[in-house]
Amino acid sequence: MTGARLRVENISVAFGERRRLVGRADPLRAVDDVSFDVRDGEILGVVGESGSGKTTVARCIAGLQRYAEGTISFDNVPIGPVSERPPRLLRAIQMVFQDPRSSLNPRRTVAQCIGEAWTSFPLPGSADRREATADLLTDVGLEADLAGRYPAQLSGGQCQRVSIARALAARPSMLVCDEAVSALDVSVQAQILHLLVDLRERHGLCMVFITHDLGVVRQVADRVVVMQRGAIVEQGPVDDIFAAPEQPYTRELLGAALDLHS
Ligand SMILES: Nc1ncnc2c1ncn2[C@@H]1O[C@H](COP(=O)(O)OP(=O)(O)OP(=O)(O)O)[C@@H](O)[C@H]1O
Repeated sequence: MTGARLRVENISVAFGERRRLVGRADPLRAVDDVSFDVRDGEILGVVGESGSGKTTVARCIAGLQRYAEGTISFDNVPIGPVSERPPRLLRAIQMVFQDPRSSLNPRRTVAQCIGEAWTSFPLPGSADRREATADLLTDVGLEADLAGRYPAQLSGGQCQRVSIARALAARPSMLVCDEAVSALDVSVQAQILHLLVDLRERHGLCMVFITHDLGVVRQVADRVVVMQRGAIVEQGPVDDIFAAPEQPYTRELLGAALDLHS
């Protein structure tokens, strides 16, 4: 058994604390005592209906959301918000977002979008940026001559490949993918999922894969965490959860997914 790279321990996030202080409403516990590990080279799926807290967990891992309680550690080092992370850990965890078009700056070329990463995490001194960009584009299955195009001149799938290349430019150890294929057509979804699995093999990346789509989890994840109303209701190997879900909520989610695909 390989060791845990990411360890999420008992984290909780509440929104609306300030309102509660002035006596207007109870805070909403968007994430409630959530714990899980991501092991070396593993893809962990996080599923649940809308509002179950998946994105909030992803943002905590990426350092974009503060958590009031608990600990998140990477390679045994506790990690807090981005502003407090050492560069090594900032680089190690990169996020891929849902909407590739809005996550790329429309006024920048593909090469410039990818090169943004090197402002924070410079390439080794001898490396040539143009060559590194071409290598990254090839790595994500794009032609190197797309480097001069703007996002509006690319398809949704190509934009998501560029977002993935931008994440890889930081030379990460982990990708946090938040609904990374939800905005794409089904056939393009399959290609991007295939790419992510392939990148895991080639670069030894581990991933947290957030999605509301159980079919997607089944295609990519090794293990799955099922969330409902901010809490984990069930977690385990994908094959076990799909074959014999223990919790009624998981059975409901699986039933809904089957209805949708039948
Ligand atoms: N910045 C915020 N301020 C207040 N409430 C928030 C904030 N962000 C999220 N929430 C609330 O926290 C809960 C969890 O939201 P979150 O986006 O993490 O869920 P989700 O499972 O990712 O949902 P979806 O699939 O719809 O994105 C929701 O009730 C949401 O309205």
